Amino acid sequence: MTIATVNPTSGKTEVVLEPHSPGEVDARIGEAHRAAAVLRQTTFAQRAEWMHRAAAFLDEHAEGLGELITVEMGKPIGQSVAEVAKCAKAMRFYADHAEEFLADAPLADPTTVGASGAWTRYEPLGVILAVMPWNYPLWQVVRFAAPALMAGNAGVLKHASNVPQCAMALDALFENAGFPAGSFRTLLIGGSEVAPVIADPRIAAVTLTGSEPAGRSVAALAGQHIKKAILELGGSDPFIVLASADVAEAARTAVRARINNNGQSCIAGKRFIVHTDVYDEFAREFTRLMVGLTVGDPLDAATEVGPLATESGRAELAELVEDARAKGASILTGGSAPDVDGWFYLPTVIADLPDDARLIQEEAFGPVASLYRACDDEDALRLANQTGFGLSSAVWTTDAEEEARFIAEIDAGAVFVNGMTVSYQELPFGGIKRSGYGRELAAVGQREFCNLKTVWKA
Ligand SMILES: O=CCCC(=O)O
Repeated sequence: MTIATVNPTSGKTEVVLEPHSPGEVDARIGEAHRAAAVLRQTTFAQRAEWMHRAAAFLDEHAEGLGELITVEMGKPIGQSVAEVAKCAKAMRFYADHAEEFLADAPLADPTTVGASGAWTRYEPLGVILAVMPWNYPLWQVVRFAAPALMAGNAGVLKHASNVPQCAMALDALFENAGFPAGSFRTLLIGGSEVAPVIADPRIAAVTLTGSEPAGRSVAALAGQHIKKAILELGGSDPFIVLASADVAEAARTAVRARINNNGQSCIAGKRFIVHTDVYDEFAREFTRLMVGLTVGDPLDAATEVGPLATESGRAELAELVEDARAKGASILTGGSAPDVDGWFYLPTVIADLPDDARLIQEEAFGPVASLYRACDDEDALRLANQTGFGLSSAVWTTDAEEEARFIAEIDAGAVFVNGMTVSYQELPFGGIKRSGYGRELAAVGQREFCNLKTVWKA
């Protein structure tokens, strides 16, 4: 497995990094293990000072780091710079709230358990392994690392092999901000070398954001070694537009929900399920807006859709579209790769999907939207819940009863009403069904990698 920056805009290899040898991997885990022992003795205030310093570094270098993200994976530059800012914000959030999130909680009346005092406390687990994807090369890592380090854990990262420079920037970030050496270490290794890292007794737990096959394999290995795992896997989120919705606003938001990050987000709206009364209006407006998008060089601030991150990702996306086309679906716009260098794919809208189209069940990781006509609300719910995924969802309605029904009956880790799904540091993030288990972000995300210790005192 080559660990390299291959610019998706040109297809050219820009930087190749030497993978870490087994000896280097061992030494890096050792450093993290020693750092974890030091970190657990530090105070929240000390860790908060370092975390604030790391956040300040990100703010100061947002432009340069944003450019690095864009060069490595093709995200439009404005979104890349915003990703860096989002990381800094989350780091400050955990710096300021970790002590409160992890505070001791006393039992109001300890005599009920025959004690003079009883309480719970959150303690760090040790070294947490993070296996992370390329789509948000800094954010996916920081949303694990900021709460983990603030809880007193150390982290080791196996990042996607196509974003190695981002991975090494993260390796330096926390230590340069003052955290003990080794508090956060990147391992430049291929996917096949993850198993021994999970098995290593110095690793306490693992978190993975990535594909379903990767999730299965990491969860199985973690289970074998009785280590906790958090999985954030794929999604094929429904974006539901009901008859009472503001259709024009829904269509504008739907486009953003679909093409954000060049369509490569687990929480992107991917399946657009529209009540028959407003279907034609929505389909017309949505398609018009998708046709009008500016596709091009992601370093150009005017670009709205850049290339896909990898050639193989584009090939997989094209296969899904060809499958639908061959089975009789209507391609309302797009449906091909433009004849230019790089791994571009045109913003695409597909309707009239037959039941056996792969797009109905599989995740389209790119700017490809599928439209579904729902004959009524019941049908919209059926379509929304028909995939094996359950990450997030969006529903557009101005009717209070409809709103309550969809919030209750959509099978997903989140429901956004009259908006698109966005991850916020203040809100738990994660899925059900084949989208994984456990939660990231908010207080609950930080507690996932703590030992909730019960104390009972006679
Ligand atoms: O790809 C999934 C995560 C996207 C996000 O946190 O915005």
